[in-house]
Amino acid sequence: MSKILIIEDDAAFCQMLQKFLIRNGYNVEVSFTGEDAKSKFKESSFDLVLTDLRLPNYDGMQLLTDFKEINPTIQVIVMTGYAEVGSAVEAMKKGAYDYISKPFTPEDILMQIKSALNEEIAPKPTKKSDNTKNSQSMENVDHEGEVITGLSEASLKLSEYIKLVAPTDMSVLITGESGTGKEVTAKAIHDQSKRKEFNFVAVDCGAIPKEIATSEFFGHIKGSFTGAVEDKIGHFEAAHKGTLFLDEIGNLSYGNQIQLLRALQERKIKRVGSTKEIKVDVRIVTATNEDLAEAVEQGSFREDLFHRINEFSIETPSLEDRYEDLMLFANYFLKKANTSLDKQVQGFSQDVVAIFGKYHWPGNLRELQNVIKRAVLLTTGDVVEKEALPKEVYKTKEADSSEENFSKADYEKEQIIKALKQTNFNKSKAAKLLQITRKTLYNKINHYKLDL
Ligand SMILES: Nc1ncnc2c1ncn2[C@@H]1O[C@H](COP(=O)(O)OP(=O)(O)OP(=O)(O)O)[C@@H](O)[C@H]1O
Repeated sequence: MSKILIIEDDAAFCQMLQKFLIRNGYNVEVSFTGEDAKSKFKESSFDLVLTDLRLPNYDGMQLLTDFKEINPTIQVIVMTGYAEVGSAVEAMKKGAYDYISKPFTPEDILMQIKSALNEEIAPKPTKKSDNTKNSQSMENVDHEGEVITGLSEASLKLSEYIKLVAPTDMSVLITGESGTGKEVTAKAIHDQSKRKEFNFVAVDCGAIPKEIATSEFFGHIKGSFTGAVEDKIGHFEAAHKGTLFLDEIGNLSYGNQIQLLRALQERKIKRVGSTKEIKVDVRIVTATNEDLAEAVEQGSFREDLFHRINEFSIETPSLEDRYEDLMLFANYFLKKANTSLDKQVQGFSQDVVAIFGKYHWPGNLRELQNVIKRAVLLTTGDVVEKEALPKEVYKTKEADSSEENFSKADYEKEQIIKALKQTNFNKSKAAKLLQITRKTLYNKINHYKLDL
C-alpha cells in the first residue's frame, strides 16, 4: 500500500482529502505545518508527498528542497492557487513531479497521484459534467450539494425569479454580497433550463491572469505560443449548448471585455493561433459583488458589455435579509459537515442558536458553512457549544452602554470615512476593507448622514 504525506494548513480540507485517499486504498498521514511535516518525513518513509506551497512559518519551496535532499527519488505534487502558476513552475524546476491548481476534483488528484506512483489509471467516466471541473471543489468529495430554497420572503422571491428566467435564453447578471449563493443560483438556472443536459462551465474571472485569459476563453492550437504543447478547447467551446457562468466578471481586463463582447455578439470564436471560426451556442450567466453600474460610470467596465450580460438581473439576498432561514441553512451545513468529516453531531446548544441569531454574518452563507464545519470538527459531544465557535462570532455587540456606543459611533464614522477615502470612494471596495456588507455600509452612511 503506497504511503502518502499531505501537508496543508487548512485542517478541514486536509482531513477530507485524507479520508478520500484512504477510501481509495492509500495509507495517508497529514501535517498542518512545515516543521511537523519535516520530522514525519525523517521518521518514516513515504512514496509521495502532496503539499501546499503556502504554509504558516515555512517556505513551501524550501520544504520541497529539504525533502529532495533527504530522499531524492520522492515524488512531490504541489497544490497551488490558480494565480500561483509561476511558483508551481518553479517548484517543478526544483524537482516536484507536478502541480495541481485548487479547487480540484477528487478524480483529478487521484489521477495525478496514480500517475506519479506509476499505477494504472482507470478511464475517466464520460458523463456530461466532466467539463464542469472548474465549478467543482473538494467539497463534493463526500456530499452532493443540495440546494436549500428557504422560506423567507427574500428566498421565495429568489426562487421565483430563477424559475421565471431559467427556461429562457436571456443572459442573467447575478449580483449579491460575497458568499450569498451566486454560483448556486447560476447552477440552479442551468439545471432548470433546457440546456441542463449539456455543460455548466463555471469560470472565476478574478483568478485568470489576463495574459492567458484569451486562451482560457477561446482555446488555442498547438504551437501557437510557448507552452501551447497541445490543442486546447476553451470555456466557450466546453459550454457549447450549455451555460457559461462567469463569476467576478468585473475583474476582466478591458481588452478581455472587448473579446468577450465580440464572441457574444457574433456567436463565433477563434482559437488562439487559428483562423478557423467555430460557432458556439452558449447561454451567459454572470455574477459580481461589485457595483457594475458604478464601474461603467467610472469607465472601468464597458457599457455595451454591461447591457449585453444584463438582460435580466437577480440579487441574491444577504443572510441578514433571510434571517428566518438561518437555522434551516445551519442544520443543512451541519449535516453536510457531519458527512464530510465522518462525525455525528446532533445539533446546536441554545447558546449557539442565540449567538447565530445575533451575529450579522458579513460572509453570509459561506461564513455560516465554514463556522459550522470548523465547529463540527472541534465538537466531541452531541451538540455544538459556544466554545467551538470562533470568537468574532460571539464577541460582537457585547459593549452596549450608551457612552461606549457614543465613542464607538465616532470611531466607526471615522473608519468609514477613512476607508472611503482610501478606496477613492468606491463603496464596494470600502465595504470589503471594513469587512462589512455593501448594504450595511450604505445603511451606515445614511445613519451617520455622511455627505459624500
Ligand atoms: N441555496 C443554497 N443551498 C445550499 N447551499 C448553499 C445555497 N446557497 C449557497 N450555498 C452554499 O454557500 C456557499 C457559498 O455559495 P456560492 O459560492 O454560490 O456563493 P457566491 O455568492 O458565489 O460567493 P462569492 O461571491 O464568494 O463567489 C457554497 O458552499 C454553497 O454551497
